[in-house]
Amino acid sequence: MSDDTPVLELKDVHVVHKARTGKLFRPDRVHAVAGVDMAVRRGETIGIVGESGCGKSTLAKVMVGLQAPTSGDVVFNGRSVLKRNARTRKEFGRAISIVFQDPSTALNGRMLVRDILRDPLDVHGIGSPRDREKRVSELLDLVGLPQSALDVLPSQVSGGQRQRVAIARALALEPDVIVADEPTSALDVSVRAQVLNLLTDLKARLNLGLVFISHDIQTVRYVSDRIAVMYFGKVVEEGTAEEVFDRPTNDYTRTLLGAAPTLL
Ligand SMILES: Nc1ncnc2c1ncn2[C@@H]1O[C@H](COP(=O)(O)OP(=O)(O)OP(=O)(O)O)[C@@H](O)[C@H]1O
Repeated sequence: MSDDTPVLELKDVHVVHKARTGKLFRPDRVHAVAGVDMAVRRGETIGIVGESGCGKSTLAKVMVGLQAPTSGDVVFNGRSVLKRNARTRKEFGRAISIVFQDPSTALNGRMLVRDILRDPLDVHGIGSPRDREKRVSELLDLVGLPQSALDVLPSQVSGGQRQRVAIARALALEPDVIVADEPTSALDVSVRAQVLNLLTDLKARLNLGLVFISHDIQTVRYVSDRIAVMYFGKVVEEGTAEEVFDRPTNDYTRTLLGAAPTLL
């Protein structure tokens, strides 16, 4: 069951990027996120779906503090993190973590899995060296990897196992919320369901808030309690998975539903 008090809230968040190319007839600014309100609660998966370029990754980065909004607010446990002091910033950094699409680029390929998992504990000065070793080994158990994976490089395990390492790293600091940005899109189709099941299982076991981002509405339906549909930087529809699938109110949602094959 989800706790009704949001851990993380976005309030009228806008992000305007300077356009990457300055070609003639192209706007010099991109309104990637255009006034999004969203609440993330523990024990609940909120799925964010929309086609490429609608602003999902920019929103994910705002949620974890990697992108400052142009305007609006990000509220963590009732306090704005934009007007934050060093202590709130540190708490926020520990409490909200991210899993990226491609673990091959997200993980340092020259570090052993053991060091990848210990790094966040070292950076935040958590526990004694012995506590950290113990925690690293617990993290492997949590994501269903054998202890023998400690002494290998990310490149020496399969793509699915690499994503498990990335998930373990995201769990290292006992976060309240995990933001997973297209976490299965770079994986072989045969292991996607396993990684989705792992995330859903961890959400329930650890009472996490899970933000699950995908362009694929069927995958989003598979994992989400609530769904937000994004279109050109705005949330055009939000509701429980049943509401969005059985009684969509927005034309764009209907188009997405009509066009969606099952892609697990
Ligand atoms: N750092 C940036 N600088 C300039 N423009 C950006 C930047 N990041 C994203 N954009 C633009 O903002 C818009 C939203 O991009 P974003 O990556 O957030 O969308 P998305 O839905 O995650 O798409 P995708 O799945 O393709 O990554 C796009 O037009 C993109 O080109």
